[in-house]
Amino acid sequence: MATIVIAYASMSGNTEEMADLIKEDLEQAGHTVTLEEIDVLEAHTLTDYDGILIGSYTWNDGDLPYEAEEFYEDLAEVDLTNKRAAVFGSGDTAYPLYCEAVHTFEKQLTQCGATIVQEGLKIEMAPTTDEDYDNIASFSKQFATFFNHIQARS
Ligand SMILES: Cc1cc2nc3c(=O)[nH]c(=O)nc-3n(C[C@H](O)[C@H](O)[C@H](O)COP(=O)(O)O)c2cc1C
Repeated sequence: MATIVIAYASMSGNTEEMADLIKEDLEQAGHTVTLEEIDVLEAHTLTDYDGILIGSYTWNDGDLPYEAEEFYEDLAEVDLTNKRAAVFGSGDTAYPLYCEAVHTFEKQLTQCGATIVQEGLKIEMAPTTDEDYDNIASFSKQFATFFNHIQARS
């Protein structure tokens, strides 16, 4: 069993809905999941977990949400070498920089030494279609399976 933290920013609830579904899937796969809003989580505590998931919507033409900025800046000082991570988020394809926060966090996590183990998950607004739910389930399953594999080898 791995310990996994999900830190998320969500103003109107779409990213939160993704985070809740991912948490449920990971728990069903046998992992222990801590779900926290990004503005209450201290960035340095990410080192306490085996796996790191960050969820964020995108704001203001490609920017991080205001409530994620302090966490993002503090993250620069955290050594996440040997940590596995992935990022998800909700956005709107009407904007040229669709779900840019996903890429912004992926770059920051990589600079901290973490390994991005899978492609970021982007959902248009709230998850509504079968495809959205399938994509969320696949994202969770891939992340969970990765940790099962590590445990099976150790
Ligand atoms: C002022 C404003 C700016 C936005 N800018 C972007 C953007 O640059 N890229 C994007 O993909 N979505 C953008 N969005 C859309 C939000 O990311 C989208 O509504 C998302 O579902 C909100 O997630 P939440 O419900 O978790 O807060 C913007 C929305 C607003 C209102």
